[in-house]
Amino acid sequence: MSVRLGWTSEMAQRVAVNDAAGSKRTARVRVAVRLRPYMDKQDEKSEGPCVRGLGPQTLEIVNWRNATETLQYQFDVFHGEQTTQQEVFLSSVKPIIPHILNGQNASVFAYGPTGAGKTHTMLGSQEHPGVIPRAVREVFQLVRTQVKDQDDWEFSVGMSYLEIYNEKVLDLLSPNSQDLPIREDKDKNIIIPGLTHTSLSSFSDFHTHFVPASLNRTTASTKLNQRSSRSHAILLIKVVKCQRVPPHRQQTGKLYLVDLAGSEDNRRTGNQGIRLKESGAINLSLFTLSKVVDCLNTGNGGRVPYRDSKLTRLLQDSLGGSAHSVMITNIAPEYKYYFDTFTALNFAAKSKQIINRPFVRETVMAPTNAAGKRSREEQDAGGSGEPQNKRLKEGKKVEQQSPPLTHPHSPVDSSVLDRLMALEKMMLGTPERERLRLLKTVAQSRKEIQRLKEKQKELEEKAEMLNKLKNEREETPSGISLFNTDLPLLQRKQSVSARPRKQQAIVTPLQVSQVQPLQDFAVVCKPSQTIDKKKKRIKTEISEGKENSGLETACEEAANWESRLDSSLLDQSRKKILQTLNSGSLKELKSLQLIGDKKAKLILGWREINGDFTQVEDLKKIEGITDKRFSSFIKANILSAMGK
Ligand SMILES: Nc1ncnc2c1ncn2[C@@H]1O[C@H](COP(=O)(O)OP(=O)(O)OP(=O)(O)O)[C@@H](O)[C@H]1O
Repeated sequence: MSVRLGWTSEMAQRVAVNDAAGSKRTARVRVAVRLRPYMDKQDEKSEGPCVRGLGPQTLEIVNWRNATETLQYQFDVFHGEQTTQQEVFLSSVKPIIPHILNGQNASVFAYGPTGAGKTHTMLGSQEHPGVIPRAVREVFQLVRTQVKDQDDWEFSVGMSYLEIYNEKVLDLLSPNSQDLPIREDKDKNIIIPGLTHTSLSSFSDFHTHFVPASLNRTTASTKLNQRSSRSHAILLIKVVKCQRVPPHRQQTGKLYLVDLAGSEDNRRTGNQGIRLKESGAINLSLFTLSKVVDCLNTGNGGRVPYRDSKLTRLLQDSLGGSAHSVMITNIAPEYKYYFDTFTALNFAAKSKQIINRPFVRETVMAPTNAAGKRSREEQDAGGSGEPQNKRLKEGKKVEQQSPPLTHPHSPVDSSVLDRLMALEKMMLGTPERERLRLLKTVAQSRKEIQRLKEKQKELEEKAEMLNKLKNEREETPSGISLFNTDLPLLQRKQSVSARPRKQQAIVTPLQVSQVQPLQDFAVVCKPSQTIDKKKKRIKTEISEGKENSGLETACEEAANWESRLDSSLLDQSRKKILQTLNSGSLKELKSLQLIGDKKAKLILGWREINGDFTQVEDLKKIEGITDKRFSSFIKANILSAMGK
């Protein structure tokens, strides 16, 4: 068992583990090619196809350099014109679905020229449903079977749906959202802070959310396709599986279903204006995709240009990552598509050499905290906090109830509801006596804070008087010379010409307390004598030329501030912060001290990928939160929480 990421606390231990086969297990990207039928029978009659199947895995295409020759290709599967949607699903997609119920990732993406049948393959129609509806139905079927067979596991299923349009990431479940950022956490997980994640209780629930969201996708008519997708669409289905009994394992598997926009030759699409701009973005991202594949194939350890486009950044896990991937390359038989088909086949041929390294994403928790953790992670996975087993067993009832409860585009409502229910449960679960004891502690803490505030005010007044006296003394020439005798020349100059700065150095501890009054709960707990002594010491050190020691002392002091607070009060404040980090909405996260919109979104994204923060220190795992920032954050928030 090799540990991929992990952190510990007294309460819980979380690790992601490889499966029994370990990290050496590899899975090649499987490539299927699907040839669509002629759209116009006249074309078929007049010119015949430029490409045709030779067997279940092979096909040939006319060699453009010499029309009397053909070029042959071999793939994992070749689906001819007559292949049904069901057959494509059964042979190319169904085999990889079970992986996501075992904590692994899987992805299916349709690639190919515009008008070659990608959307038909992935989405299909009411009469001929494609890969997406079939795969999601299969997920629910597998969950149902596992629920029956494995009584000690609970399941949650959820979805997110986005499109990349003109290099912008847009949330299809929340159509008014702006371009969403793509981030990578410390463990190299790609996250999209702010992306909607909707819980699903059944296939019909999925349908309710997916259909209107699909209509939000950007499509337009071009010369080659009346309803051409102008964006890449990515649907994510996440399954979280939690063990009810020790060791409370939890596995998270994700299925990415991707319908790429088609590669376009604008001499033939007739694109102009906005269509041309869209086409530029589409072709550029597909070009980057091709560069990524080339780079993975050379395998020389060089930088893979995932970051060069949003598409490749999001497909990072599918190509050269940890997913079981299937690429369905769609091609068309008509001669007018010849060069696009030829390019697509070459891309498909090189993609089948890509090796991925799937592993099981599993966390193991100490039993003490497991129940709480599980419910949160179910919510992350799009669950309502209620075990999927229960919901699935009562499937019909829930299916009828779900739509009125949650509007397709307002998943926030359900998560707020979940949080309220969890809170209520927590309150109900707390015994009466314990609740009274907590209330009493809070009342006492408030009193203590009030007392400290008064003391702080008193001390500030004293310090101000002290400063006044000192300033008066320094006004005299002898005062200046006495004070500066041992300073180096530069410092001496500064202290004479820029007096405020010198004063600032002397009174650093107090300045700190003036800027952030609440922090003085820590500072002013000391008897006033100690402060006076400290001031003297800093003053002496400065006069000895140790320019930084005063600051260092102040820093040490800042670092020790926690030790001066009442430990139970401190504990409570930390718990409160942790609770906000784990269950706060964007707005609530932004209400934390030193957390702006960007950081709040990063926290949401981190939660989305990793589940709960086990301890507040986990915040340091988020991009941009350094040790220093974290200590400012914790200080400001603890003191603010105590002040409330
Ligand atoms: N296997 C198939 N059987 C029947 N009709 C098909 C098949 N594949 C595609 N079509 C039809 O061909 C047309 C173009 O297909 P589709 O829109 O899926 O292409 P696309 O590759 O997604 O194009 P774009 O990249 O422009 O979005 C549609 O009318 C679709 O119904």
